[in-house]
Amino acid sequence: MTVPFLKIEQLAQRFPSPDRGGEPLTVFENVSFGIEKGEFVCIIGHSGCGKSTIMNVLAGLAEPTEGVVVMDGQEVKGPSLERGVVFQNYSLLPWLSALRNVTFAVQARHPDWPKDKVKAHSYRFLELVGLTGGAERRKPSQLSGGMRQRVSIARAFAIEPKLLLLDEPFGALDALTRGSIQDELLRIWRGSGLTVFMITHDVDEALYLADRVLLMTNGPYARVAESVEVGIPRPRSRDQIVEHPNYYKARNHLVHFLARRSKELAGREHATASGQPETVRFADPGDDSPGGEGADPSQPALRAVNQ
Ligand SMILES: Nc1ncnc2c1ncn2[C@@H]1O[C@H](COP(=O)(O)OP(=O)(O)OP(=O)(O)O)[C@@H](O)[C@H]1O
Repeated sequence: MTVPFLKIEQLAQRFPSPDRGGEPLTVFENVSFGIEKGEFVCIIGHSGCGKSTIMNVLAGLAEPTEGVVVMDGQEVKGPSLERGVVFQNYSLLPWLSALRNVTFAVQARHPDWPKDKVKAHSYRFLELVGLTGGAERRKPSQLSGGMRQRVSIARAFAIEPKLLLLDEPFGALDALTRGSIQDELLRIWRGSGLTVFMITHDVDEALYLADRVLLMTNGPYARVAESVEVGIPRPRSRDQIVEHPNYYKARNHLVHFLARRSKELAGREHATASGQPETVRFADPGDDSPGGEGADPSQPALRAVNQ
């Protein structure tokens, strides 16, 4: 079995909890999964199950109570410019222009680059997210939420990390802006070979963007219970994706998980020893095998328990 690019093994996070009589709060436990190089993976779960905490651990911004994260053969032990992070609240430096916010990061990544090269490189990434023509000279307070998020995305891509971590990056944006930035993100990602891990609460966003969707049970003692393969070819278009036979199967599966199974599967007693999520995939259209398109529609998904 090959080792994935990003390997998360038996992660647990416990926090001191004074109001529980000294007993720590176990946010999640037994979290294990892998992500292949170039994959786009979304994670979904109810509020408080620990998605941001997992992302902070992957970023090297937080230390887990138990478990390890290995990226490209090296244990993650602190922040690194090999991992780009985009938060919902943009996290831009307010006193710098959009362009300087990007050049600042690029300079840190490539201290030996001359200024002109840093500037041209940064400008190129702002161009890719459609933020030039004067907007690049404005400070964050002079930009709309969508424009600020474009700067954050340009900055994260401009450092050319190996792993891009996105924590609900479009949560604060209106639907139209969200749609156009999602498309820009996909366009840049497609040509980059970058591995992406993204938190979202939006099932349709996950299905549009991801190769795989990880589903978390409710906390405490949350875990990643399922890994759902979206199985819809790329490039995807918003109009056509809903016509793909897998779309509603996958959508119904995710919605049902969030509505029911995230609660039913919660708690330590359902955990497996390996902590690996169950793989769920949808059969190709025309496939008559169990779960296939021509098979019983009450059995929408093929499941395989990971070892
Ligand atoms: N430093 C900390 N100390 C104590 N508890 C914490 C700390 N950080 C997070 N928590 C708790 O851990 C739990 C998980 O938080 P986290 O933000 O990771 O959840 P989430 O799934 O990302 O939630 P949301 O979807 O609402 O953003 C919450 O109960 C939170 O209060």
